[in-house]
Amino acid sequence: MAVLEIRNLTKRFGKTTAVHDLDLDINEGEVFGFLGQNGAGKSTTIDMLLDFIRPTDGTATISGHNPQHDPRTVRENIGILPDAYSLYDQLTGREHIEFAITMNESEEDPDAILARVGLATASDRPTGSYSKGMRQRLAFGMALIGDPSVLILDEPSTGLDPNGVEEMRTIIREEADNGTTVFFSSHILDQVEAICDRVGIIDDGKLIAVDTVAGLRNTVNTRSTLILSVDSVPPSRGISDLEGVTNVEYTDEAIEVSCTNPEVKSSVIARVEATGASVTDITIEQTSLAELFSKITTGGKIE
Ligand SMILES: Nc1ncnc2c1ncn2[C@@H]1O[C@H](COP(=O)(O)OP(=O)(O)OP(=O)(O)O)[C@@H](O)[C@H]1O
Repeated sequence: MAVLEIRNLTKRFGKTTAVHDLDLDINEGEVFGFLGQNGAGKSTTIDMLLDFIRPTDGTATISGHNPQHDPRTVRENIGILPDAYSLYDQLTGREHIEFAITMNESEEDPDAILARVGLATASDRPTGSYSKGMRQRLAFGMALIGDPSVLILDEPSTGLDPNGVEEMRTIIREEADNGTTVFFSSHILDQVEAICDRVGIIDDGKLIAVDTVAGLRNTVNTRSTLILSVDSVPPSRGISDLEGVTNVEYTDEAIEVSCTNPEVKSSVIARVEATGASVTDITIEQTSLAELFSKITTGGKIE
């Protein structure tokens, strides 16, 4: 079921069309990554979902509620980690969490939330002494309060160290597994790839691709490299003749095959094994999401 329904959403600022005719459905329990270059229209889209700004045209509904007509219900249903937020430097982490619990009329245990976001030992320190990553953890903890059905996270891993990124990823996955829909924007493409069920790419206000990362790889003409470790390197047996194979290189213990067609890999393995060699290990190096993103936003567009 679509929890987030965006229809013909458009925002113009004078002559600038920041978001153009956006259509998107995001399902219950889905983790959706919203990608785009600087100025592509990500924040404008998020601001319209939150009713921080009004669309010029079109609608966005969250769990069937239009934020323009029913802002209170929408706010009760969503947890937000905005791009820019302020903390009260004099108040402790625990006091922030307690305040958010009161505002949400929730019964949650502040210590459990602080522990979940890795702030148990810093909970009684004023947030003025927090590092950037600690502030981000606290803001994320506040977004989780009230068991929101939708989490909207703007660049959630900003300021986090690798452990923090991993912990946040685990929490996002746990929330999604419990049915929460997660919509987040990011520039850190490898992290998006590791966590998202689907990604959408916005370019110059237009949504130019929506798919799984694997789906994008199949749609865009991308390369992958198949590295076969073998017990004995066979003489070339027609591997380079296979359609979709662009290059074959032999080392003492391995064969590296560059493929443009993902389906050719099984044929390559079959041909190697037909020579009597045994394949002892297989590694596939895929085009990263960063490369896909660059390819899609610089001309290799998906029709
Ligand atoms: N209040 C505004 N008035 C005029 N133009 C605006 C306003 N807000 C955004 N824009 C323009 O709309 C376009 C989209 O901006 P937006 O902030 O949505 O991009 P973004 O994808 O979030 O970028 P970034 O990654 O840099 O945060 C840009 O051309 C921007 O200059």
